[in-house]
Amino acid sequence: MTDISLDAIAEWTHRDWQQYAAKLPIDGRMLCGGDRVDAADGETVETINPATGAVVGHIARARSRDIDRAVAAGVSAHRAGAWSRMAPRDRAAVLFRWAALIERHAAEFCALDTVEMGRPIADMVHVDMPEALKTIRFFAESVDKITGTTTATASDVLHYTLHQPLGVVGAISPWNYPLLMAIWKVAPALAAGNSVILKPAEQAALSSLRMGDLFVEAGGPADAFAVVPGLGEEAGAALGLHMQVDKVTFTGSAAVGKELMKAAGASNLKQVALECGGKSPQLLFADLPDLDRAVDAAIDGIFANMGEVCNAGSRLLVQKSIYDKVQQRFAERAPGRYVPGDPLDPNVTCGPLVEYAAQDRVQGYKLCAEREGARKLFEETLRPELSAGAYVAPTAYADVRPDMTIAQEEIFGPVTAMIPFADEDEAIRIANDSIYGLAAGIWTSNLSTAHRCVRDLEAGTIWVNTFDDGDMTQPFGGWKQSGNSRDKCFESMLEYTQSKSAWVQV
Ligand SMILES: NC(=O)C1=CN([C@@H]2O[C@H](COP(=O)(O)OP(=O)(O)OC[C@H]3O[C@@H](n4cnc5c(N)ncnc54)[C@H](O)[C@@H]3O)[C@@H](O)[C@H]2O)C=CC1
Ligand code: BAL
Repeated sequence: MTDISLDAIAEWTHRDWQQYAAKLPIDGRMLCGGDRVDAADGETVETINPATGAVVGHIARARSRDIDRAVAAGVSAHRAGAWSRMAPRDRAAVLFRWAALIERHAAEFCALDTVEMGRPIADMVHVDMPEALKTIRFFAESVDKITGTTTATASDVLHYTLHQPLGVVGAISPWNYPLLMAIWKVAPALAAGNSVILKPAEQAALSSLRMGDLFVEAGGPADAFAVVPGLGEEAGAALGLHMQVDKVTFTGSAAVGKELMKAAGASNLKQVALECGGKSPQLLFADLPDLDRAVDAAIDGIFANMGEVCNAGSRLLVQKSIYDKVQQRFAERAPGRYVPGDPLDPNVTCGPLVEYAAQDRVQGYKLCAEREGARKLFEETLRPELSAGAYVAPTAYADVRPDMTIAQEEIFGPVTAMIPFADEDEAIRIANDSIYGLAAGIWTSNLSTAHRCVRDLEAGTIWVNTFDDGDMTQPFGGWKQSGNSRDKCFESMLEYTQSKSAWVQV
């Protein structure tokens, strides 16, 4: 069913979504050369709805032979130039048509991500879809803004630089915002004129496959964009090791990021762009301007999307003089805000985790927190009728020490760690005591405190008196083991180009 506007689906009820999801067409074959095809050996991987345990469908289990095929097509597309040398305005026109087609299929994209990974449908409708469309349109508008330079050099020389596409880009995307995270990688890489091979996460690949179909329908050259699903250690690793892939761009765990850097060294020294998660602190100073707003941001910052967010505010650092008040306000304001339920219900803000293994892992962290002496401040009610799903009750721990496991490791679930601090120096020390450095939030009325924290916090994004806000102009990416590149923003598109210097004797 197409041509249902985003405004129309914003009005759909739980029953509407259930009926729609029950009839969703599922095609898990890979997209290569503009056609849907089986993996070379015909094998598939089951995908499961984590809210119910039901099988959603089967996706192709691509391996290195399939990756070879997609890369060969991408290389010939690049050399033939149908995409890489297309006039920028014409490339932009394809991208705009692509966005329009995705918008016409909004219901399908929203439902696919919700049934595959449990993201609440309301978040798909109000956040991921609009953001995905904005991303494609932003990079479509940026295509003809890439400029080279001429330099002031000798009078008998013309020296200029060009930004040209890299060639073939392998994009390896995660499951936590399946459509949106894939588009953050694919849209700038395509806009810059590269051929792209997308390897979506095996838990939630269906929206990526549909996005690929629509690129071809929009007039994109068939060989310029392939979507090759499969397991990370097979299809993903094959992309990382491929001799003709010029860059791998990845969002996921730091452990896999390290594997991809090793693979680049063991193969062709391809560029490796990494966005690898974090352990982001929110710092609540005693002079914060609005306690309720800060506490709500603390709650949303960890419980939205079930905490399966790379920049989740998973450490809550609170100045000692307001520590009791913040705990009390958190315990008053959190109940009812993220009550687990069927993610197809537009009133539900908290779905299941992506899979049962994640549920076990996050429950393990909760046990570990209690074993290490943290105090449970809040735990949301988990209704027994949800026991078939991979649900975890949103939980907050207080009296967490900075060296405790839940203060150090990325939990990727709805679990927060409240840590007291005495003064600004101690807050900065605790905040920076992490292998990660993706983002941080500061809550204060003091301009000097804010600017000093912005200066001293080791993170790629710092929010002041807000959290997890931004737009397409904002670079998104991390310091330390959170990564080495930036998504969104005009500059991220330049990361998918290489410069060439032309020195012309006149
Ligand atoms: N930065 C973020 O937004 C994300 C962070 N994570 C973190 O990673 C943890 C584990 O989640 P996973 O799904 O296992 O993440 P992961 O890093 O294994 O998976 C992310 C992507 O990498 C692929 N992949 C896995 N192994 C690979 C390999 N050897 N070579 C190439 N590609 C490979 C996967 O198929 C998927 O497409 C989470 O608990 C969370 O801490 C996971 C997903 C997103
Ligand atoms: N907050 C969007 C980026 C991510 O979670 O991967």
